[in-house]
Amino acid sequence: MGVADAAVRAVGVWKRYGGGQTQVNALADVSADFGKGRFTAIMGPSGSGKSTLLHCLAGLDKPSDGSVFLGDVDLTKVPEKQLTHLRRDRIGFVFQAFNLVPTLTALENITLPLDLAGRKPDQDWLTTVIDTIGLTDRLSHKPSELSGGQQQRVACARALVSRPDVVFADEPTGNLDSRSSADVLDFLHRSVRDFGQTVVMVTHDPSAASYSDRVLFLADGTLQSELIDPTAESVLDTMKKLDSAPAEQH
Ligand SMILES: Nc1ncnc2c1ncn2[C@@H]1O[C@H](COP(=O)(O)OP(=O)(O)OP(=O)(O)O)[C@@H](O)[C@H]1O
Repeated sequence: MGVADAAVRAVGVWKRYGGGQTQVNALADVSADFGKGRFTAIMGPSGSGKSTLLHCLAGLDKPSDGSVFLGDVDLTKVPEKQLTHLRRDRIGFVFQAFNLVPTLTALENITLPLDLAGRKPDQDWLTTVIDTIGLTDRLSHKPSELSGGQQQRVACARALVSRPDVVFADEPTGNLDSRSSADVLDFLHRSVRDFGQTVVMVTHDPSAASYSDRVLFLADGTLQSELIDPTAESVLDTMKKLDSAPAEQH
């Protein structure tokens, strides 16, 4: 993949916690490209470094070593204030816990990032996003009046409203039942397929990963393998093989 095709790129990323005998390599020399207009899932056992990688890619955490490029900007070299602006303008987030503002309506939550940036929504795009999440009749409701799945669809719409370069989703279906999970994943999938958005998602769930174009598997902070055009079965198979492989030392 050429540089121009990567929305985000990790180059030799290390993340170390602690020191001496107790040092943990949460990430050990991870390099990966995340293509524009692609839906990538990151999987791996608990503690394998998935969230750490996502946070480093999103500029929420700084690698101990290595670089993360958003387009051609090295996030590890950008001052904190500029990074805050980059995150606000070019990156969208979806968290497991929805993180909506309880006092605002669904619509106000969706447009909040633009309001904070002092930008007006592109009305056509806003309508498209709202139509796609299928909550047109719930826009004046507060989060407490919405189901978990509806709240997460609002959170997805909020992540997409500024047409970010990339949306990062950390276990977006972790708190949802299978029906609501399917709605949210379908929405993320359509945002990639129909609107050319770029999504990077951490998940534990093989059927969630099957909505992606590519799955990267982490173990002990290193990339172990990848699957293109995954199915729930092929993801499960790969996970079983990784489980039975001897752990790598580093
Ligand atoms: N702030 C921290 N201080 C020390 N160690 C940390 C810190 N954050 C993460 N770690 C360690 O780094 C490793 C990777 O953690 P990370 O949360 O990225 O894993 P994960 O794959 O997302 O796990 P899970 O699926 O359980 O959320 C783990 O060994 C963890 O204990």
